[in-house]
Amino acid sequence: MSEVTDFTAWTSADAASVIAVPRPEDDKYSRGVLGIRTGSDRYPGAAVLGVEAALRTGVGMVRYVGPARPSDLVLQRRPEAVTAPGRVQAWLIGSGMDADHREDAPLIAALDEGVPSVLDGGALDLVRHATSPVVLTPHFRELARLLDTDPGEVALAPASWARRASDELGATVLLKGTTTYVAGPGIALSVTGAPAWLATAGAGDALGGVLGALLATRSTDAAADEQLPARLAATAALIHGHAAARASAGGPLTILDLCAQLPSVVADLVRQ
Ligand SMILES: NC(=O)C1=CN([C@@H]2O[C@H](COP(=O)(O)OP(=O)(O)OC[C@H]3O[C@@H](n4cnc5c(N)ncnc54)[C@H](OP(=O)(O)O)[C@@H]3O)[C@@H](O)[C@H]2O)[C@@H](O)CC1
Ligand SMILES: Nc1ncnc2c1ncn2[C@@H]1O[C@H](COP(=O)(O)OP(=O)(O)O)[C@@H](O)[C@H]1O
Repeated sequence: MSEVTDFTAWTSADAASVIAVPRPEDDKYSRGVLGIRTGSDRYPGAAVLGVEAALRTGVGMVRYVGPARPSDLVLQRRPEAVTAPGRVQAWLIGSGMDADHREDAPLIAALDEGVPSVLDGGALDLVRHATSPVVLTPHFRELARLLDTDPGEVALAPASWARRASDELGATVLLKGTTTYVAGPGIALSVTGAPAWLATAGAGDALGGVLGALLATRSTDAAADEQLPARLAATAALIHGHAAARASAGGPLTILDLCAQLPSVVADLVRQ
């Protein structure tokens, strides 16, 4: 496939314009609750990283729903997370999910709750069950699997494949890489500038948390404006890349160090 070039570069000013800033009259529920169904006995760390990233991006509450091992680890790291069931304004599903031991019914029920969702890792194939806006966050191998094509083809023309995936699946697609491409209905955005040091395990799990928090805090708007999920997805990639640059300072980074930079990146953006 030949590569398309009509993706618009997403800027810091663009990002600042879509971040929800809490108002004096807000409480935790009016800010938005993010439900997170991620992690597994095989990949418990993905759950910890997604929760950490969401809380540090800013959200009214995180409800984490998952197996005992990742739940315990999430609570050890973040007692702020709530593991009791309840209402949410957006879902993050699939990072670190073990597809061989996945229980589909509760995931499909979550996708039918009428709130926007992020699908990542082991839940990307559930896109067809979504009844509300959904953002997929694959890397090139995952997108190739989802579309049943060769990963090399996706790597050669990522923008075109992001566009095609969005059109075919009826979803907003954020394709991760050195440039991140976001394609949604009538909208195509690109985000560059993250350091290559970001190519390290767990980076995508944190991106899911950042995006989940942004979606939960703009949930009603995202349901009403079909292009807002793409703008929020590009904003998540931009925040994530800036936090990576700060954590890296020209050298290696760990994902918890990236997460520690998220609050100051968000603060600097909304101060603009
Ligand atoms: N901390 C956590 O909990 C983390 C959890 N994570 C979670 O893990 C899940 C799976 O995510 P993923 O990106 O690994 O998925 P995927 O595209 O299927 O990759 C498999 C491909 O990679 C290749 N491959 C493997 N080893 C290779 C090697 N040494 N050198 C070269 N190639 C190698 C392998 O090729 P093969 O070995 O079969 O030839 C195969 O093609 C997902 O749910 C994610 O969220 C991650 O985010 C990490 C942090
Ligand atoms: N060479 C690179 N330069 C900049 N960013 C990168 C590079 N490679 C990967 N990334 C970013 O790192 C993250 C990797 O996510 P992912 O592939 O899902 O990793 P993991 O599954 O280990 O969490 C994405 O946000 C991607 O855009």
